[in-house]
Amino acid sequence: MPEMEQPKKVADRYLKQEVLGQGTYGVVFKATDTKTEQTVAIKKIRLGKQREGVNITALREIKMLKELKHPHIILLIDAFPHKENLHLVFEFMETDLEAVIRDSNIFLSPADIKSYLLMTFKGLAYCHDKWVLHRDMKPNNLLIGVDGQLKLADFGLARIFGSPNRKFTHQVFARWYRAPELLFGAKQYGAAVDVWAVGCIFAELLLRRPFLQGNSDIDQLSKIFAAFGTPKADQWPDVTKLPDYVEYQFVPAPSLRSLFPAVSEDALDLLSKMFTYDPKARISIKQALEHRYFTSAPAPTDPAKLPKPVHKQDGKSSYGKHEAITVLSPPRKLRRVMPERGRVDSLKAHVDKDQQAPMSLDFTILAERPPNRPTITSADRSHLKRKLDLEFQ
Ligand SMILES: Nc1ncnc2c1ncn2[C@@H]1O[C@H](COP(=O)(O)OP(=O)(O)OP(=O)(O)O)[C@@H](O)[C@H]1O
Repeated sequence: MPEMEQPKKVADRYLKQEVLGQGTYGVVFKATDTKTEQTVAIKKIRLGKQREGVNITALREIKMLKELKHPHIILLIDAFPHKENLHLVFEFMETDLEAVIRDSNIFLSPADIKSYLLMTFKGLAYCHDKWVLHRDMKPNNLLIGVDGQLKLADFGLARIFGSPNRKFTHQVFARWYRAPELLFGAKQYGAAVDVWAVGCIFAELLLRRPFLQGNSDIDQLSKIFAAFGTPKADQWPDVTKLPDYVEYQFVPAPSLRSLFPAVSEDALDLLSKMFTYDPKARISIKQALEHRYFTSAPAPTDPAKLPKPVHKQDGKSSYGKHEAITVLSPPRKLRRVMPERGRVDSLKAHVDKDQQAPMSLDFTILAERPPNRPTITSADRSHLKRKLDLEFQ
């Protein structure tokens, strides 16, 4: 009989299990933390030989991510280099909101939708309060635990490791959640970009399909204007100053009610405030949390009682099986795109640029006000260097 293969232990601590999937930066696998017996998800990010890519800026960002502690933010438990990869250890989550939305066996009541939104808003409000933007809010970045708790994931990776090239397929779908000021090339943007994205997620929960599905940036703006009307000068006075501004043919706004015929007045009012064109006039996430939508009936469902796909795969596999159903999220595989091997140099370049966050970042710091970044002490610096030197010899 062949000897049983011993499970692989990473960094003398994590027992590797199956691969969960592959994202923009590398593979994610399930593991057991032998120190705590906790199940974790480890994101393995390929650095190649370019360990200098993880510079002090990256260390500062990783440190900041570790300090984001909130019931609705995915916890970064550990970060360490191993072989030619950086490993980020997160708490393990059972499913994500995209799988919920896509599962045609799940009925989402107004109270369920309110519950998912409330958790999303709370997590985002915490980050905005710390002057941290998410910048890539989309349903598959909202992970859901066995207890039904929703947590925001995928902070910071693009900022630390470089932004994925926009030719990558998965970016096409990120576009659907992109605020109009970003599509017009705004370099200075704020928390309002996340509010727009969450508005799109709200709409997607109601419609059970992505709301504004542009197939290019220009088409995305056309879809937005078809839904809300071409912005008039008094609605968004500064739009003409944006770098990529082009004039669009005037289309009047259809009534928001015609787009969301079945929703409550409160939900409609909140949606209209989240889809305000002028980012300065758009509702903030804090104001949104205080909106009467969250206090009026129905009360949000207790997260433990929220409907979830039995297995994560169930939600995903429903795609394509029911062709008559207008669930238009892409098949998972389309979004599993890896950065090319030779891209490490450009990744490093992005890291070095620090504040100049390119368009497709997952996360960034608010441009208007410097955040309270964690101080990197010389002890941190030498600790990292020691770790990297050991691991990359
Ligand atoms: N903390 C986690 N717990 C459980 N599964 C996870 C966790 N983080 C990621 N996954 C799963 O691992 C796979 C890859 O995730 P990853 O975040 O790298 O990419 P993605 O979100 O699918 O795509 P993108 O890189 O475009 O955001 C997905 O199936 C995702 O649901």
